[in-house]
Amino acid sequence: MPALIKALQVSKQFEKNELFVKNKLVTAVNNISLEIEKGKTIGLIGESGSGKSTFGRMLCGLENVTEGEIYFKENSITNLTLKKMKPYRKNIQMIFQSSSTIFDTFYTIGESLEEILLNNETISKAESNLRINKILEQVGLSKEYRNRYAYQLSGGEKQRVNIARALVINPEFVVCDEPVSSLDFTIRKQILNLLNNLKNNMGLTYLFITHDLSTIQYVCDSVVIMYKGKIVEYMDDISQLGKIAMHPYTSILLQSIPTTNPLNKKICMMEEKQSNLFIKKSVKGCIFADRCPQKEEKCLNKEPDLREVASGHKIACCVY
Ligand SMILES: Nc1ncnc2c1ncn2[C@@H]1O[C@H](COP(=O)(O)OP(=O)(O)OP(=O)(O)O)[C@@H](O)[C@H]1O
Repeated sequence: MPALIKALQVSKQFEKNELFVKNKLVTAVNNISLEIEKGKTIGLIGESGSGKSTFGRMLCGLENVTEGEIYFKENSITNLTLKKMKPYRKNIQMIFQSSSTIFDTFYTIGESLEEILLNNETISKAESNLRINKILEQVGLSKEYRNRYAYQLSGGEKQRVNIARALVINPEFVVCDEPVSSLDFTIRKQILNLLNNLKNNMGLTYLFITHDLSTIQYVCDSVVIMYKGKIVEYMDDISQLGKIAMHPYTSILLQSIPTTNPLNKKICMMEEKQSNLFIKKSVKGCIFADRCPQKEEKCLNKEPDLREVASGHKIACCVY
């Protein structure tokens, strides 16, 4: 099946001006290729600063790429102007992490949703009303919420409206950027279930960005592990995640899933301490070498390619 959305050798560099250093280049995303099939959810995992949001924004056309190409249904959407991106905008949406800052305080929820609908579709007021009521119902809010302002909503309700904003125009592909990280633990599962139900009912395709491996098992079919702007591991099937993950960085992420057993936590800390004993900065070698507990001499000399080690399983590591 052809990919719904495809990134081909995509990179992004930002210019950063720091004290005494002008125009310093920061590589946020480094030569990433990824295809997402229609109806699939790919989880994109990595620690803070690994380039997840930048990659998600580039797929949505909200950030220009420095190198590479992005295709939606085999049409290049790389670095399109706002005008040329408009026909695709309806099909490519993003749900952001924090729902509190993106609401216009002077608009009711109904007015905000109506504005998005009318900006993207040519429909009558009556049809717009029906669509707004329907999407509110789908995200578990009654139509009375149309008349409320954002400040009158709880965090979980705001995130539901945030999801409604992205989905009211029936997109095909949605980037969910840490959609539950700002919510209480009890509400997280509700929102993850909601995203799953909406995916099944509306035939959506998601890129699900998170730094928390424990959430992806609820929503994702496949998983990509990112480190310093690169993909270090890809697994097509995450049902065996704990058993088949091979990259040392993925292992550390798996161990960092919160545990109720304090003894397990201790193991993680010891491993990190041991790895620090032989830290040696690598310039041309593996990007993870300076933190890797399993590194060998060869890891410092050669940058590993992302290669297939089993069907649907890719890893960038010199040791395996
Ligand atoms: N507009 C920008 N200008 C300069 N640097 C940026 C910009 N946006 C991101 N960066 C840098 O790019 C790198 C990747 O950032 P990004 O937000 O994509 O990471 P992330 O993995 O999504 O992190 P988090 O989980 O904290 O959101 C970071 O070093 C960040 O400082």
